[in-house]
Amino acid sequence: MSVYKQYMQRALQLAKIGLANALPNPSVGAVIVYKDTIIGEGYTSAFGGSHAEVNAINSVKNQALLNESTLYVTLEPCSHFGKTPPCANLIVEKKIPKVVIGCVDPFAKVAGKGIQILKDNGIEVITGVLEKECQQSHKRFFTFHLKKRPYIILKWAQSADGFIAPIEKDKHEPVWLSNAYSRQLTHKWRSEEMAILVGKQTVLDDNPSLTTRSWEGKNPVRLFIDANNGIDNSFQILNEEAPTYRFTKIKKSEKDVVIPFKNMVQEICDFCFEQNLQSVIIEGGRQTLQSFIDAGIWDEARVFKTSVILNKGIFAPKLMDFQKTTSVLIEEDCVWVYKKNQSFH
Ligand SMILES: NC(=O)C1=CN([C@@H]2O[C@H](COP(=O)(O)OP(=O)(O)OC[C@H]3O[C@@H](n4cnc5c(N)ncnc54)[C@H](OP(=O)(O)O)[C@@H]3O)[C@@H](O)[C@H]2O)C=CC1
Ligand SMILES: Nc1c(N[C@@H]2O[C@H](COP(=O)(O)O)[C@@H](O)[C@H]2O)[nH]c(=O)[nH]c1=O
Ligand SMILES: [Zn+2]
Repeated sequence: MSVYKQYMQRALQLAKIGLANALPNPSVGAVIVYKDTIIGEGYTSAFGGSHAEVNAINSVKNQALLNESTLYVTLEPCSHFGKTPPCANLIVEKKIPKVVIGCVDPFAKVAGKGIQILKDNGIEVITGVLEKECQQSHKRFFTFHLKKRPYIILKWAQSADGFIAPIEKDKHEPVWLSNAYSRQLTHKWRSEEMAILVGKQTVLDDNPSLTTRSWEGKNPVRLFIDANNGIDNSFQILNEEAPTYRFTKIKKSEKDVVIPFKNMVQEICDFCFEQNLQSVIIEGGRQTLQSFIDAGIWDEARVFKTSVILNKGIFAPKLMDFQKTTSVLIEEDCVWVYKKNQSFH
């Protein structure tokens, strides 16, 4: 692996740390290298706080070395005044002579302008180092700006014989197929996304709360589908633990979002785009998951294949046009991750 790639790999590791807190900002990673030694590191602070480049620069003890160092950063340094001043200006001010960038920012206010500021000030700029990996690291941000919709993760657990739930059950709570560790992992995943969506039948059958209670981090905004507005406040999804929006035809309260239900999937995506909800994890049931698959609007599916046998039940959704990427064992459960065939280009 080239030296550029090695340091970018480290920047990618750092980017991961900031993921859940930085939302809706992309969590960027940055590394400062002086004569083949890392002298500074940083990642994006919680939303509204400093960007990765600022944190990396501030972490350097001997600031006099900056004018002989190289900055590695997963995403093009910003050029606009957002919640913080432009990082490109700071890099110029600190006289850092060389910047290695993973991928260009897709956000119209930046898109190439950060690189231009650096070049106009005589800084050597190298772009496209581990570009695909950096785009993947910022997949929510890229999808949101380029496709004008949230990044969509489908998630479900299925029995060894391919069902997500029994047809009939006596209690209004989930029938757990996956184990306690898998469920804790789900809570971590929830903390990494801005919103979570379920269908009406799941609310009725499981009375889910959809929180991150067995993991640290924010609860996502809850979304559910209820065309005829029949779910009442006794259901946990409408408690105070997180904001909740209902997609419906009939408006009864402030948090009811009236949509025409002509193309539900697109209408939900449009709402998320307007609300700056950059990612959604969809946790079922079958009809809701299958609607997104059939519309071709999803990015990733995470499926817990468990050892439970149900014999009959509600069939798991059927994915189309995908590749399997990884599978990981969590005791007797196996998590399979699939990606939809698509790219950012
Ligand atoms: N193992 C697992 O991981 C999971 C299992 N489950 C299980 O799945 C079962 C529920 O699944 P399922 O019956 O498929 O129901 P859903 O939870 O997907 O809810 C279906 C309802 O959502 C609305 N809806 C969904 N898609 C559309 C669409 N394209 N257009 C219009 N409305 C839509 C409709 O509501 P309306 O009637 O208001 O129009 C429909 O009746 C439960 O038993 C639950 O326990 C659920 C989640 C995960
Ligand atoms: N049955 C099942 C899942 N079910 C999903 O979890 C929801 C319950 O969330 P909560 O109320 O926050 O615990 C439920 O409504 C459904 O969306 N998830 C899994 O990881 N494994 C499982 O076996
Ligand atoms: Zn910045």
